[in-house]
Amino acid sequence: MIRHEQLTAAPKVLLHDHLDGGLRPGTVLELAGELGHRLPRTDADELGEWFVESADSGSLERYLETFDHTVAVMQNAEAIRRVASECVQDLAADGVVYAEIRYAPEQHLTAGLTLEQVVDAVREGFEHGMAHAERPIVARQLLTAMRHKARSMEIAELAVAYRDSGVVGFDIAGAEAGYPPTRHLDAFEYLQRENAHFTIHAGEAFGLPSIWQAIQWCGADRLGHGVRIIDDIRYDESAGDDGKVELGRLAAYVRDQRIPLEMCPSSNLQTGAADSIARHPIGLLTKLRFRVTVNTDNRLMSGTSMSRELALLADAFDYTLADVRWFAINAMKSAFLPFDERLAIIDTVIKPWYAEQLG
Ligand SMILES: O=c1[nH]cnc2c1ncn2[C@H]1C[C@H](O)[C@@H](CO)O1
Ligand SMILES: [Zn+2]
Repeated sequence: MIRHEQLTAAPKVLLHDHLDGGLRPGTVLELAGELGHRLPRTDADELGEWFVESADSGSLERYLETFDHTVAVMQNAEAIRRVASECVQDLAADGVVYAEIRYAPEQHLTAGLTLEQVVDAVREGFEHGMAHAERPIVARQLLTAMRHKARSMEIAELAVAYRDSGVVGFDIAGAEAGYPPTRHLDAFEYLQRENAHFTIHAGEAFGLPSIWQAIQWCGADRLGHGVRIIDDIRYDESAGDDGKVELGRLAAYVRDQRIPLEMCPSSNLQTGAADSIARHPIGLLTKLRFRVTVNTDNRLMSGTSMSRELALLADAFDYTLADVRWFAINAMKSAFLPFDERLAIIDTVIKPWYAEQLG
């Protein structure tokens, strides 16, 4: 059994966390007050509960509606800087040592900011957050394009332009059904020609065809969620550990190529992608040694944190600290940070801490 305090202290690596899904409820209230934006609740705790309850809808589309409020209060540089700095400080306080935090610059232009000003504000906020965090943390940006819109090429170009200024990759997000990744093929081909990195939200609200396109057409380095890869795995649940497991071609490819799965258990329960933590595909995928990583997705909408996600998994699957170490190293190996910097975090931060605990 892992003590939950131990999970907070443990160095953790987070690859899938949305900036606009991780605001402090109190900050949403204050920023909304300054802007005159109307919110459904006026007390911070109640507002936090409202986000979790509203996101608990069983559908990705309805889950995404809650972002209207967070995006609305992130339209000026000062607000964006504050949110970005608090995000990094909150992650560091929870023991996250490396984080890739994503958001869609195109959603922050309604008050007149340019795409570049949005990315600069996030960069400044992250730098402030790293300098003021209670524990050391390295934070980098992923730029997301919204899959139902048509700005992915522009956002991909922005990610490349900022590759030496805190942006380590690109992503697409938003409603998955009806918006296949191949809609944005030109952006992905451009990124490949630029030797740039990208992940794609796939296999969350839509199944195997979405994952297949993301990998085999678009060339995704990682999969955002990817839970539906389970549909390509045949196993006899009733046989327990003795049951025979058969991987289909796509699942075998994902495992053989060590394609990282950015799994977000609590988020999946809310959007209906999984029906309980105990039955979440992460259990089997971990046992089968896929390149599984554990993530928060949206801390505000799921009322969660990196250590809470790990605690839920540890309770459901009897994970030990050695498993938590495996998740951290898997994630650090899969990060879009340059190899030497990844290795330095593994060798000087992650391994020494776990070695001391595990003996
Ligand atoms: O889990 C998700 N799936 C698809 N899209 C998502 C998810 N979480 C957040 N988003 C969307 C809503 C945000 O406004 C956007 C950029 O962070 O990404
Ligand atoms: Zn996400």
